Amino acid sequence: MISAYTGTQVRHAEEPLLAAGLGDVLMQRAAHGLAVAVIRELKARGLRVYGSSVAVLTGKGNNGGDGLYAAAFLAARGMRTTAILTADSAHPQALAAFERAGGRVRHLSDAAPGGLAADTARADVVIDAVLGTGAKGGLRGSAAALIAAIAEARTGSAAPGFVVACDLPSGVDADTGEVAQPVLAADLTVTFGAAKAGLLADPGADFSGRVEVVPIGIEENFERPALRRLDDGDIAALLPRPERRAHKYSRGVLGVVAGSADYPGAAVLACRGALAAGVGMVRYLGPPEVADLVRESCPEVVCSTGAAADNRVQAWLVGSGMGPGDHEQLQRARDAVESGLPVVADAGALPALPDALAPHVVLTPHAGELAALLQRLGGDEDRAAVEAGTLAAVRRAAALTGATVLLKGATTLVAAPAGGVFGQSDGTPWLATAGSGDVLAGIIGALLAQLGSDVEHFGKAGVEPGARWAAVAALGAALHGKAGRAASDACLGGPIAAGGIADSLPHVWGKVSTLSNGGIRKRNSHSQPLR
Ligand SMILES: NC(=O)C1=CN([C@@H]2O[C@H](COP(=O)(O)OP(=O)(O)OC[C@H]3O[C@@H](n4cnc5c(N)ncnc54)[C@H](OP(=O)(O)O)[C@@H]3O)[C@@H](O)[C@H]2O)[C@@H](O)CC1
Ligand SMILES: Nc1ncnc2c1ncn2[C@@H]1O[C@H](COP(=O)(O)OP(=O)(O)O)[C@@H](O)[C@H]1O
Ligand SMILES: [K+]
Repeated sequence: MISAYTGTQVRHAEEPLLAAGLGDVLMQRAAHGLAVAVIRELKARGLRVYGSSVAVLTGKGNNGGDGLYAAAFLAARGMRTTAILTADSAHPQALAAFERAGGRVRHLSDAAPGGLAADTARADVVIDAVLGTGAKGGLRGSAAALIAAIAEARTGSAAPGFVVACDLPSGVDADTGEVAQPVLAADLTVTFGAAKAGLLADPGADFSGRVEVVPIGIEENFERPALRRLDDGDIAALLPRPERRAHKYSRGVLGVVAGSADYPGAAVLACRGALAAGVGMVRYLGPPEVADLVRESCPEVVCSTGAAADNRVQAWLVGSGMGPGDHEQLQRARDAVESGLPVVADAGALPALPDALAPHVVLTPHAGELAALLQRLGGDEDRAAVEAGTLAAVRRAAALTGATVLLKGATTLVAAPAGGVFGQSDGTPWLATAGSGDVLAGIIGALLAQLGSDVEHFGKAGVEPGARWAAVAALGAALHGKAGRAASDACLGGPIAAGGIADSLPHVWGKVSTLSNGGIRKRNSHSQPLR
């Protein structure tokens, strides 16, 4: 499990060590980790360390101090280092160390910003150490102008170098992932002590590049993470496995209320997602013409008629491919929610359900649908506002509805109403294709049918009871993302259609389940990339 924290949590975790007078030791560890990551990245790109150039943009706080100490290490390794001081002061000891190591200092206040930006953009490595967890808002004044000019000089030009963010890209909010432009997009973010939640949520994740965590000795001081990500070991541990004497009913039956005359394909894709995700049986309820198509496409599915209450299932999937005029289907969706069984509610069901729900109801809106949901509950967010603050929006929706809320996107966030959030980023942009969400709903429905009643399973895996439904939804999002990626990889990175996600899922499932599943480890820090 990858755990991410807010900037405030990280600062609290640092406090006992700072009180013990170890502030400089922490900074040296952070800076050393940053320098090592830069060297590793240079080598991975086939570039020499000795003689390559590095420009370090530094602010007046400790983030700038990290950057300057790291630059001193890199200067000692023979890199041509320039520090650009963006503020009227700099961390004094770090600046002195940098100058002792032979680095060159330039002051933003003394230089013509255009020339400075052009010089910086040409460096083999640009380190952004202007703002860290102590930032209030985004970059201001001449530092903002400099970063904007560097970002522009790098866009479109065949910039040979790469950008490394120190702790986080300046302008990205460590807690929320909200972005105050201008921000210099990083190829690599080297973050200290633990991942910051804002690096793993959109839009912050757009600017973070690959994220690596450098342990600095504060890892034992963390409490409840602000955001968690299931890694392959967690997925392997959470995947349901049939017992030797399992039968189709003991494995879990999913009832699917999806599709309409206008969107019959959604029912098929939801069923295909569910069938690929290990469910014992799928029962489909819907209009006869849609049921005919479902039978033809997926002969494994048992099509039924009548009310939701007449069909015995362990979980429901409702809403994919349904519109406001599909009264009979919407009534089934409401009945499914009233049944008290776990439900994944997608698309057309979202506006039709009661405002007050429960954690075993998993809502799966995309950003536009989440904005509509929040507006219905009295908010004024539009789609753009949700996209600009995904973490806050998904948390608010879960708190207001009492449901588990999954917000789809490049990073899919799942918020439990009790407070925990998961964020998965396993996919590929090729997943943004019509019907992809229907397959996701099918996968989550199948997992709810198999895992819904197994409270112990999650406890053993380190997931607290209140976050159990969110963990199931995150597991579904992870499998969906990995299946989409595998389908695209099988075409050498080419495009995929939604059905291909379901087709590649069993193989992805098999592959990940062979990984060690020695239980969920709490993993605050690691030198492996997070993504
Ligand atoms: N604690 C430790 O020992 C360790 C900390 N570590 C590192 O320290 C980082 C946190 O350091 P930090 O607290 O000094 O804050 P930091 O992010 O550098 O910026 C604050 C400074 O910038 C200024 N400023 C604020 N907002 C601004 C804006 N919008 N635009 C312009 N300026 C702005 C503000 O000045 P003010 O505006 O208040 O006068 C203040 O002086 C953390 O991310 C990690 O990298 C690691 O080394 C591990 C050990
Ligand atoms: N840029 C992206 N990168 C990765 N995954 C994406 C991206 N955009 C969308 N997705 C995923 O694709 C799916 C799209 O679902 P949705 O918007 O409901 O589409 P549809 O309604 O057409 O099925 C979601 O699982 C979402 O997380
Ligand atoms: K930074």
